[in-house]
Amino acid sequence: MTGVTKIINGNSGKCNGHCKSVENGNCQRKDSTHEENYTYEMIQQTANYLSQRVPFEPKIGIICGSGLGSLAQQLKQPIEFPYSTIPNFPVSTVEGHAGKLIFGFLSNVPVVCMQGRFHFYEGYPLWKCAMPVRVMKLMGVCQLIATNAAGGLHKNYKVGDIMLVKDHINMMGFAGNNPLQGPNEERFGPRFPPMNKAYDKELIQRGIEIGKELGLKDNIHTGVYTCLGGPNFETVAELRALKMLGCDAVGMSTVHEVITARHCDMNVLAFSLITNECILEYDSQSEPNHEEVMDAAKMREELLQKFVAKIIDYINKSRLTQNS
Ligand SMILES: O=P(O)(O)O[C@@H]1C[C@H](O)[C@@H](CO)O1
Ligand SMILES: Nc1nc2[nH]cnc2c(=O)[nH]1
Repeated sequence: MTGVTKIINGNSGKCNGHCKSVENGNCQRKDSTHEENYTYEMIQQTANYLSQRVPFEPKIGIICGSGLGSLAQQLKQPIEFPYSTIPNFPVSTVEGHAGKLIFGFLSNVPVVCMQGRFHFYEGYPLWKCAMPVRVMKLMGVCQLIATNAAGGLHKNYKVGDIMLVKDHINMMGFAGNNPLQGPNEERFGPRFPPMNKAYDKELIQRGIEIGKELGLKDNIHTGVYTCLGGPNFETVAELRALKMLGCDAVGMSTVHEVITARHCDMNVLAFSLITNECILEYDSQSEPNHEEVMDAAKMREELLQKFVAKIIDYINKSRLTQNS
């Protein structure tokens, strides 16, 4: 049949019933909001596919932000899966997001690393962007480390600084978009999960100390992150409004991953690399661009590798070994 939404990677093409243009139960609309969500069984299928091919159980999941894919290059005994080879997985389309799931050891801890993430602006619904978090959960991951590139809104932030996320403002949620929308899957978590303790305070504290040990001094902060849908960078008025709301850094990711992780009871640490200053003045000659974002990430590559390795070492010594 022509005109029927063809949903790649195993989704059925059946509409949840919210679509008016349904013919024989098949949704005729082509926009991403009309895809049907993954079932638990599909996530399980993806997790099983990977578990059968990886001879260890990952404990920590790392999501690499724009230009931060080199975090994955330090993994020992790496086993790589291009996203296009993983059943049910979306694929990355953004420069600086390689599109590989890499399993291996970091600070002697079995980890899984997303070298490239999925963004709303690529055309994926939020539940699809965050789907790998649920796959990680079913594979045994109990700790998420989400990283991102972000614009610095706080007046003290400079390009190259690290902001440990102490809270977020879910701007897309304000507009009624949330990765947990749709029927709740109780096997992952409750219908109404709390979000006031989303970010682990002890890990934030330790993160600050590690940053200082690595020489960051005044260049490591804790702050509030917000995610907009993108892909355009913000207007001056938008940035001023976000600042008034209490946002310290602005990006296009992470929040939906964190919500999904907390829903299934994963512990979360997230940090932003400040890759560009937010332009808050109309007479500024500067314009943000993806190249400067990538350049800033490249500049901090080595430091961030050390930073993440030390965090993982701490998590291993303080928690993972106690639980096993
Ligand atoms: O994946 P993250 O959030 O690190 O990527 C940010 C947001 C856009 O994808 C891109 C803009 O330069 O960087
Ligand atoms: N929304 C947004 N995302 C970013 N990612 C990196 N820098 C920025 C920024 O200034 N704004």
